[in-house]
Amino acid sequence: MISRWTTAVLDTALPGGWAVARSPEGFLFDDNGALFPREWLKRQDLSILAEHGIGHLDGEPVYLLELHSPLDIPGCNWKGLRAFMLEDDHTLYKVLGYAAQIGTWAREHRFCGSCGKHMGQIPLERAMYCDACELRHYPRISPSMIVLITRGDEVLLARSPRFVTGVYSTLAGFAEPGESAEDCLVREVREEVSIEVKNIQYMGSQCWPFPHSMMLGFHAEYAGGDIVPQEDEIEDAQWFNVHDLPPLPASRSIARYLIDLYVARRLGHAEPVLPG
Ligand SMILES: NC(=O)c1ccc[n+]([C@@H]2O[C@H](COP(=O)([O-])OP(=O)(O)OC[C@H]3O[C@@H](n4cnc5c(N)ncnc54)[C@H](O)[C@@H]3O)[C@@H](O)[C@H]2O)c1
Ligand SMILES: [Mg+2]
Ligand SMILES: [Zn+2]
Repeated sequence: MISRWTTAVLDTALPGGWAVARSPEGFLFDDNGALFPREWLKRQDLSILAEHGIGHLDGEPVYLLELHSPLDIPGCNWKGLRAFMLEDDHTLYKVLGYAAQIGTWAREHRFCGSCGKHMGQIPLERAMYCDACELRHYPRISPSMIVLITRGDEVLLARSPRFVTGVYSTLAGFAEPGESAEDCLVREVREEVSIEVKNIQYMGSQCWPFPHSMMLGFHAEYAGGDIVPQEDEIEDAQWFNVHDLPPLPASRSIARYLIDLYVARRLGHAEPVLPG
């Protein structure tokens, strides 16, 4: 399959192409979507913090205008990335997910973390550079593991207080320095539900741009212990039968994929495809 969207570092001095605009209220959109003719968008009275050339969509260059604040433009509105994930075309979500990560990283690396001086973008490389101490900062990605724990016909699902009411999901957590993804999995499972797992199997990965996670997905089998939910982090955790599951996470998430995959294998159904 030919990918419609490819990332690239484009020269912002060149005219033309499409642009997306991002403010603290999300991305600008109208009836045609979130991509606007770049020259038209730049003629609006936007408070532009930075511009980044981010890639090609169907061969056309795409730029990001990172704004200080939103602006009212007739016929347009602002919408968060999560809503684009839930409601919009997958390719558009991929473009905006990448744009969000580049915009956040560049905004948070305007000053050198070592000497405090201004950093600049290196032309044609996705890096911020400090002239004074020659430090480079590349986009930040946070590796995180996510795991579905299984016990025959049962799966362990949990609720964080942050979840939509009623929804149960797989366990997840950020890797700490010094850990492999498997080490992280064993530690997080102990911390969050106090059980032991065995037979850890890697199932696939997914970019999760909220704000910059790289999800490494696993299945693991229950090996021992009773569920003790971690105070403050886990509101409830239970074993659910694959025939009687609670409301589950959004269909584009790797959490949902890990659950759907196990259920499909258990019931002999066609396996789902992991959304990129
Ligand atoms: N795509 C999916 O299906 C899916 C599902 C569940 C969770 N996730 C993501 O997985 C990631 C980890 O899950 P979690 O929130 O349960 O993590 P977690 O269990 O490690 O707990 C969150 C805590 O980790 C700390 N933290 C925040 N950012 C960090 C970072 N970059 N590095 C190290 N520690 C950090 C904070 O103290 C935060 O409160 C999050 O980004 C979450 O959105 C994705
Ligand atoms: Mg967690
Ligand atoms: Zn410096």
